[in-house]
Amino acid sequence: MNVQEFRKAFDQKRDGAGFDGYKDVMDIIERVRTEGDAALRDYTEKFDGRTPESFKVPKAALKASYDAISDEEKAALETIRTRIERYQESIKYEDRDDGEFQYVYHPIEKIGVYVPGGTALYPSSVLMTVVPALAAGVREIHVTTPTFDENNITFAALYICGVEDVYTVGGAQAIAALAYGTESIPKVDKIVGPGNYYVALAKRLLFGEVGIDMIAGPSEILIYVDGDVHVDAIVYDLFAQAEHDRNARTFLLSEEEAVISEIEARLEALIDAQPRSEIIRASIRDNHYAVVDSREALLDMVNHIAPEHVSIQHRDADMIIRNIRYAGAVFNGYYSPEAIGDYAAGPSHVLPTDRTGRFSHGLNVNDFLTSHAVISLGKETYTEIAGPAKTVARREQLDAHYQSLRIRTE
Ligand SMILES: NC(=O)c1ccc[n+]([C@@H]2O[C@H](COP(=O)([O-])OP(=O)(O)OC[C@H]3O[C@@H](n4cnc5c(N)ncnc54)[C@H](O)[C@@H]3O)[C@@H](O)[C@H]2O)c1
Ligand SMILES: N[C@H](CO)Cc1c[nH]c[nH+]1
Ligand SMILES: [Zn+2]
Repeated sequence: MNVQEFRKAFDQKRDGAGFDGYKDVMDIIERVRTEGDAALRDYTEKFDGRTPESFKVPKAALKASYDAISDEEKAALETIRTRIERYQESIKYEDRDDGEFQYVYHPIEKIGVYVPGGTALYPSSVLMTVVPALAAGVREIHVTTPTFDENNITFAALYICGVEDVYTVGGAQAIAALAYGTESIPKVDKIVGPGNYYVALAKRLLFGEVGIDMIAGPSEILIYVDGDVHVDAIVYDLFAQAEHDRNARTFLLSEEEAVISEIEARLEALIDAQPRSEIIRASIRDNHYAVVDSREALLDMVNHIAPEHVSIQHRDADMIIRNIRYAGAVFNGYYSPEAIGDYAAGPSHVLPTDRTGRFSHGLNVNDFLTSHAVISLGKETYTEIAGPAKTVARREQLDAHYQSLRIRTE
């Protein structure tokens, strides 16, 4: 298809599906708000097939999970943690003070982190959320994650990060629990972290009741290729997103028809051999778009979708990247596949999806800080700017404002 055909198909499908599931998720939120742990118990039984005695994971279980992973796994988690930490420290905002204006930052007091775990384990999401929170100086971190195994590498990653408040609840009910508080789970100030369609919907609905980082999930990738790419590498880059979720979206773009046909044929040839082929096939069937058009049209398309990940594997990568305005993260070239960003590059893999990259950005240390200005003007500056302020106050017909300004100029 070309970009025009894509826009018709994609926009219609996406806009039409906007409210699917809202009613179910609103019911979940309302029951958790009014019934607390009892509702969590029901939903955990219904959606995760577990009947937990208690939601809180004992500290000893976190340690046991850590003890159970191999030395190689321990070293991998530690190395990645250090790399993420360095990156986040390097972009952290700092207090500023020029006498008249101070800008001060404080870590948010209570953070709730959602770590996905419905169909796969995500220790990487622990590192990509908790490490930036720690870099910001957050002291109270509460993590919820659905789990199918009491002994797992997600718990090990939490142990490495020193998180002690972990609850085995998933989905919309976990987000509602963190937003309102239940007998087992405390109410937090802000919730961060990725998740599936239900998690994303709950975050949309609860924004304002609680701080929300962004809509992060289901996953997406847009890959822009030229005719010289390594075809199998591109196929695996597409599968790597599709295997997350049947609702994951993949976009394959080129100015050259032949390479798209070649990649699509290889994709068909390899798909059934994938361990998660059922999820991949559903995702490719319903949410995969292969588009051939001019560069100008393709660049418009990238900025229209503002995809979670954009991977440029093209001889003119620099020019293309200069023209990308909206994306969760951009991956440049063969040795920067999206999967390296999932685990080890440094920036968080928690990124905006579903076109929200038009107005939000990838999770980072600054999302765990609040800031405020302190205004300390002296007579000289005050006198200089009070005139225009009085003029506008008068025009707004807010007389007390005007008088408050006037009295200090006499
Ligand atoms: N954008 C990002 O930054 C990012 C990063 C990592 C993962 N992800 C996404 O996270 C998601 C992980 O998904 P997952 O499903 O494996 O785990 P998950 O933890 O996000 O969701 C599992 C929960 O979904 C709920 N659920 C399942 N079916 C339901 C139904 N019919 N009605 C109501 N609730 C239901 C259950 O409560 C279950 O606990 C994927 O979509 C993946 O793409 C996104
Ligand atoms: N690609 C996911 C974000 O869309 C992040 C992830 C974690 N583990 C593997 N992948
Ligand atoms: Zn991934």
